Amino acid sequence: MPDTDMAELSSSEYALFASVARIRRVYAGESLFRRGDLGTTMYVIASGLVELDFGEDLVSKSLGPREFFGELGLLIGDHARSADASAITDGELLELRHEEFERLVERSPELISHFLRRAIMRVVLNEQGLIRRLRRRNQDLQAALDSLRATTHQLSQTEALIRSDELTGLHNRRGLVQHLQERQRNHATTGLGLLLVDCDRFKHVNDEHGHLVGDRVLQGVANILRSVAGPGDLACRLGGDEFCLLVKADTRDEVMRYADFVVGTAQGLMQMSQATPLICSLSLGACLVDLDGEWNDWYARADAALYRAKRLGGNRVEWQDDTPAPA
Ligand SMILES: Nc1nc2c(ncn2[C@@H]2O[C@H](COP(=O)(O)OP(=O)(O)OP(=O)(O)O)[C@@H](O)[C@H]2O)c(=O)[nH]1
Repeated sequence: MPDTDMAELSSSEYALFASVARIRRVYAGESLFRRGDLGTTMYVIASGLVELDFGEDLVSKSLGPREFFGELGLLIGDHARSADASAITDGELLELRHEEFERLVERSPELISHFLRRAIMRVVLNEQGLIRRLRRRNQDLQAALDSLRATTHQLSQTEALIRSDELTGLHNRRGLVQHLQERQRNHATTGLGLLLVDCDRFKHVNDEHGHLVGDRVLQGVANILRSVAGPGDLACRLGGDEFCLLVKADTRDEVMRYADFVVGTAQGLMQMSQATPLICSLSLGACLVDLDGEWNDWYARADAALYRAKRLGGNRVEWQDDTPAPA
């Protein structure tokens, strides 16, 4: 049964209601009640149009002659109105309170019981419509959330790609800068060691065996650094054949243990290499860093040590205590 039919009284019902109701004259724009008001009166439209506005994104309803509204206030008593009701045009309404309705029940119980059944059906259908709308809105929200999650996932993947080196999967310089900024923001100024790592005579590997073998050697170096880095440490390819490793360490001995392991592992792998190299020997400059300082200072300190390691023939670690004075 369509909703509009259910809201409209039959001729006999209308005549019955009219026989006991008070007539109320209304004017276009006049408010009859507002959402949330407690009400005990129901209305039947004698002439003119009335709008029911249920608020939010619910569809407003326009009612015309012989249609009724506000019946829950009368039947339940002091029911909070679920809509704003206002006159769209000038017109007349039949107004019924509880006393008048009692009189109708006495006068024509059959008609009133039919009216009540319809009123209940209308409430139930409205409720079902509301549930359907809420379900649809829930599904829309779910879909929006899913797409938001997918976008966030894509964004974090893109962000991770921007921070990593394509060839080795280690952090790149951008990743290193972000990592340092994050540490400084979190005041993670506890001891750190810096290892600056450079491949020895890497140009020769490229020249002798080709670029692809050179790439594999760089990946081999990255794998050693990755295996050394613990949670919170950072392995980074600074560019070309130059890498660095930031490790949690409070003393020179701790940093040197990491450094010796890196150089020793490369030496061990070189001994296992066949005609095609999988790794090359490494030179390391090592130092302790203080996160109150600057990356440039730490880099200069480690680079001075690395320079010495290279001058001494490579395949070794050199240590630097203080940042060298600029030349
Ligand atoms: N295969 C490969 N080679 C690269 C890549 N990036 C830089 N290179 C090469 O790495 C070489 C680095 O050479 P150099 O800086 O002279 O260093 P080196 O030959 O190791 O010399 P020393 O450091 O003095 O021992 C250059 O020949 C670059 O072309 C890369 O992604 N893949």
